[in-house]
Amino acid sequence: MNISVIPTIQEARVEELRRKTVIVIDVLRATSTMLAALASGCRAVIPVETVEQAKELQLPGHLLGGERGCRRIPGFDLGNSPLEYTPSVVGGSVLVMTTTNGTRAIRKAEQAGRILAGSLLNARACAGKALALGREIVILCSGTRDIFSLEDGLGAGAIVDELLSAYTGSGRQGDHLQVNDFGLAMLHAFRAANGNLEGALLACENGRRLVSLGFREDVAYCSRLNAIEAAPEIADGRLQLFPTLTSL
Ligand SMILES: O=C(O)[C@H](CS(=O)(=O)O)OP(=O)(O)O
Ligand SMILES: [Mg+2]
Repeated sequence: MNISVIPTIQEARVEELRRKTVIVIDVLRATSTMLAALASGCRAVIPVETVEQAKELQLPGHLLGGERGCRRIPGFDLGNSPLEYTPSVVGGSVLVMTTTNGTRAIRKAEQAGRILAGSLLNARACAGKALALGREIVILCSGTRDIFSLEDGLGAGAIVDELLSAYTGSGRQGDHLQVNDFGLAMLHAFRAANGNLEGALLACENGRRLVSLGFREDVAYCSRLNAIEAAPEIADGRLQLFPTLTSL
């Protein structure tokens, strides 16, 4: 089975995603925030590319969440901090979300066979679900305005690490996992950073910017490896939790 890690949205070629499982990564912060929302009882997340598209979906029972320039969009109910998405705020609601990178990456991946939302928070759950789906795996790093972001690479490396562990542990013979060179590079980067992922994220460009804007706790939250045992999947344009969610 082939595993490819792609550094940015721009480098993803849609025709190469078809019939594959694509895991979209935006560690700081979109997919981490989507996971937090679903873990807090949000019924579904609808990722959209533009503010206008989000406002068209401002229906009863829907909350608007997202950011531009890291800050909550005027008129929206929530920003892009995972710490805002608590059960009392989002429980039972549908969340319409637009961010600078993560929601754009999800939309780009929609030609894929199956799409999962991944981050450091749910690396193990994503690996398990992707292996169970039995398709070639593409891990798509959102990046930041089409520039590679290291935090996304660390998230991808964590998932590759979990894939290799799960696959070896399964005792499967014959077929083996083949990881592309960028994926191997991110695997080694993750293994070097593991043990102090919070420090690694704080040192990244986006981590430093979020700290300067007062979002240091967001960076700490997004660095919590495997804190959420769920691998949400996009179906009909909505991100939902299918299997049980066991912990936050
Ligand atoms: O909200 C975030 O942390 C970022 C903002 S920016 O792209 O780094 O300016 O957006 P995201 O779509 O979550 O990467
Ligand atoms: Mg990001």
